[in-house]
Amino acid sequence: MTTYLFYIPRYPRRYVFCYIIPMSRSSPLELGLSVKKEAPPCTLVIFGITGNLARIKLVPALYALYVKGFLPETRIVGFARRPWDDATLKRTMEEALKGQTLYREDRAASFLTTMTYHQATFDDPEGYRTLASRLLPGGEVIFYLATPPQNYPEIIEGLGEAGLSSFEGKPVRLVIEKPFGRDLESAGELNRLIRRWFGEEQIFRIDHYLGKETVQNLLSFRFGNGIFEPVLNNRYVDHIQITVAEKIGVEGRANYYEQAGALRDMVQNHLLQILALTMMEPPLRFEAEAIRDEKVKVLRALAPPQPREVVRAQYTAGVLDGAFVPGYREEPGVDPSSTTETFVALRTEVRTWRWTGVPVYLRTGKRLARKVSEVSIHFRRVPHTFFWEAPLEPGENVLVVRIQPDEGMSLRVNVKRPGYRMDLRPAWLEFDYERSFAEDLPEAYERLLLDALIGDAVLYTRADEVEASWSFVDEVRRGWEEAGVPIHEYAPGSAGPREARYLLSREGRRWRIL
Ligand SMILES: NC(=O)C1=CN([C@@H]2O[C@H](COP(=O)(O)OP(=O)(O)OC[C@H]3O[C@@H](n4cnc5c(N)ncnc54)[C@H](OP(=O)(O)O)[C@@H]3O)[C@@H](O)[C@H]2O)C=CC1
Ligand SMILES: O=C1O[C@H](COP(=O)(O)O)[C@@H](O)[C@H](O)[C@H]1O
Repeated sequence: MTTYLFYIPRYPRRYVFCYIIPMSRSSPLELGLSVKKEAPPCTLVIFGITGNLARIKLVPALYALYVKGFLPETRIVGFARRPWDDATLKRTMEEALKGQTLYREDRAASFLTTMTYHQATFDDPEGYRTLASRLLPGGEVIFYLATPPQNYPEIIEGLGEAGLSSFEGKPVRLVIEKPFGRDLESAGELNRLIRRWFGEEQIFRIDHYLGKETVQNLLSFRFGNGIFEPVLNNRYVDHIQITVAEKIGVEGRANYYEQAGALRDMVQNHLLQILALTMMEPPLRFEAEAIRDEKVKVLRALAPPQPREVVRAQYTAGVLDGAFVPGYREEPGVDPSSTTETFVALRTEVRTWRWTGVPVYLRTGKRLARKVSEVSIHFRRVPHTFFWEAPLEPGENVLVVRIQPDEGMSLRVNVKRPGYRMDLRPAWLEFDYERSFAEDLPEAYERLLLDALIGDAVLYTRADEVEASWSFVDEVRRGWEEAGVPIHEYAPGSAGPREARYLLSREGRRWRIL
């Protein structure tokens, strides 16, 4: 694909726009198929088909793949315990598809012919024996565990004991949803149980952030351009910020969230994966093992923060977008004296030759001012300035990777302000997906499911990565428990508690505005 650049100075004022315009526009189908081998026929068994995740994410993503022509000959078997039949399953899923932009009655009807329902409980060996007769002969088999995590062990045992770790002599694949454990010990236990029946190459641990186009772009921009990599190190980078902020609250998931909190729910997986992709060394090849080898080195090099470098907080009741919202402790199912954090900010460092000395600040929380996920790399200022006429010192250069929304990248540079003085002002070089590409960004689950179907594990996490992340998270928790790190409060619609501001301001830095 040929690309060219042009820019429109002074539109809007103070901004320099720099669009990347694809000269030839391929259809999503051509683009995808040119880089992927076609998936073989397969049976996809979704454990927990009647659940929320299957309805709101998995089935719509499979439907999108189907409409775009990516779904191979697939039989989808839904496994759950409620007394549904095929017709109930199809009716329910049809309702779930009606909100999709790609929905069309005829296409949906044709897609739904691929689905059947298998009623059994996860602890019933008979359920697994009868499942075997539903698998498409001669095809691949994928088991997707979209169930509460407490069910994983019995499903893994059930499959193993029924001889379903392989089918017709070929290893099956097992896709496992998050959370993968709740600490290092439980994650290790789960990995050991899995290894009794399955090889690591059969396991696809989901972190849906890796399915986001813009998270994958972290690799493309770093290793597909010559100009950034030489400056991404402790000689040129002052610090890095990673933010995943949400506007929503706990949304009826109190049962799970009370046991998790923001550190386990978001930092252990999404934020640490983003950090690893931002800071890893170039892999030997673009393939799963090589990339995971580099990610795990970063995760193992993470320095646990001191207790004073961690801020935890809960949202209070208040007004958000003109409507009253309850505080976390008043949410249905939450213990009124709960100390589970809905916000966490911390400072860490990756202790490697490249990155030692560069603080990395992470923050995530619910009920914040805006939904935004981004990485910002803040470069050191110029060592000496001779712009003596300028009222302001040249500001720092910042490279922002916008994961969502407004997906794209921005680079803050200092430019001369028009006039007779040598006056510097910041301006932004912008790239944004919407203006630059005709293609829509696929949903994360579309890409992840497609990769599971073709057996590509690049965007899935390996056992040692998950364990390294838990090891860091456990250290953070141990630190805050031993030191009695308090739980602060923040108002809905804010940027979090003021203590999070101090985390940076006492080092002369500031968070990017939410
Ligand atoms: N929901 C979401 O947005 C997200 C969910 N996840 C993860 O996905 C997984 C599933 O979440 P979610 O869909 O919300 O969960 P739900 O509680 O909505 O669904 C649970 C499913 O498991 C089935 N099930 C539970 N126990 C048994 C049993 N003993 N025998 C047979 N079937 C059983 C239920 O069947 P039945 O209805 O018949 O009882 C239902 O289909 C979790 O690990 C969650 O952390 C991850 C990211 C986002
Ligand atoms: O895994 C999770 O992610 C969502 C946020 O995902 P996003 O794609 O909307 O950014 C979060 O709301 C949820 O608590 C967590 O379990």
